[in-house]
Amino acid sequence: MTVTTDTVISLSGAELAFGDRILWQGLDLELGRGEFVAVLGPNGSGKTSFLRVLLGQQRLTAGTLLIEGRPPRRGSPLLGYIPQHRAVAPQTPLRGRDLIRLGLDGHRWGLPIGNLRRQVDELVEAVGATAFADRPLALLSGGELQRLRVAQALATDPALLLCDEPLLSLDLHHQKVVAGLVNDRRRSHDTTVVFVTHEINPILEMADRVLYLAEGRFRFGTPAEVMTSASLSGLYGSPVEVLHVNGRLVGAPGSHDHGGEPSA
Ligand SMILES: Nc1ncnc2c1ncn2[C@@H]1O[C@H](COP(=O)(O)OP(=O)(O)OP(=O)(O)O)[C@@H](O)[C@H]1O
Repeated sequence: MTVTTDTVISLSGAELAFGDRILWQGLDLELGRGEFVAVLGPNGSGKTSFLRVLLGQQRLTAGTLLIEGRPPRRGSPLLGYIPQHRAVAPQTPLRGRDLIRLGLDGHRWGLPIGNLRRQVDELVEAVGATAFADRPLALLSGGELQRLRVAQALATDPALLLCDEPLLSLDLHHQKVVAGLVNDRRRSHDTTVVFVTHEINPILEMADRVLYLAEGRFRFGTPAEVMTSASLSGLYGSPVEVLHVNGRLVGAPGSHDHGGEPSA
């Protein structure tokens, strides 16, 4: 019997430390189906490590994590992962379509070849990649590649989509396109999204909650609760001024227009 609940991620008393260095501790967090969570914080605060914990690649040093009621498992088809954009080596023989097929092959071997082709076509269409899916990966732009990486991450129809700074080095237009694809999927399939980013503005409207990591501490709540001068000054232990200007955040570390991280 399959028991389904509305809780997709459940963290209780979670701590991650490397040696003496505690990245975060006492983290209690429940994320429901279809929730979109932005994970923010300065370099080295533990954002990628947080994703690695969810991916089952890094063990908590204290506390518990359950994903859909079970301990995390590497390679679980429940999880889709979108990495940071990085260029592809010029001699890479793969085409766009092959990248998506890799996302399907690993989990659904035995799928008849006709079905596989149809599923790849559907995914290509879903991310608007029809025009370039047959080109070699090395000839694609950063924005085109990221669309294909979104499709690859969606191939197993995951309940949880983990995004590790997928907008990095994309122009504003492609940031919107890629963030929009993730958000559309969340809306259409009730997919839970954990979205690591340095820049909250492109996803400010999408985020239900923010997990902000800094100085071995964290803040977790709605953007309106977390992205305030009082909340972030408390987190950093020094004054931070956050302004809301035309629907954008200005001044906060974690918004594009900030003037640098405050010194602790
Ligand atoms: N396996 C490990 N062993 C020891 N230290 C580690 C390990 N993995 C990560 N760290 C350290 O933990 C800290 C957090 O790393 P992490 O990559 O999670 O940060 P981040 O917030 O994603 O940073 P960035 O914004 O620069 O990508 C860093 O100081 C890193 O060097």
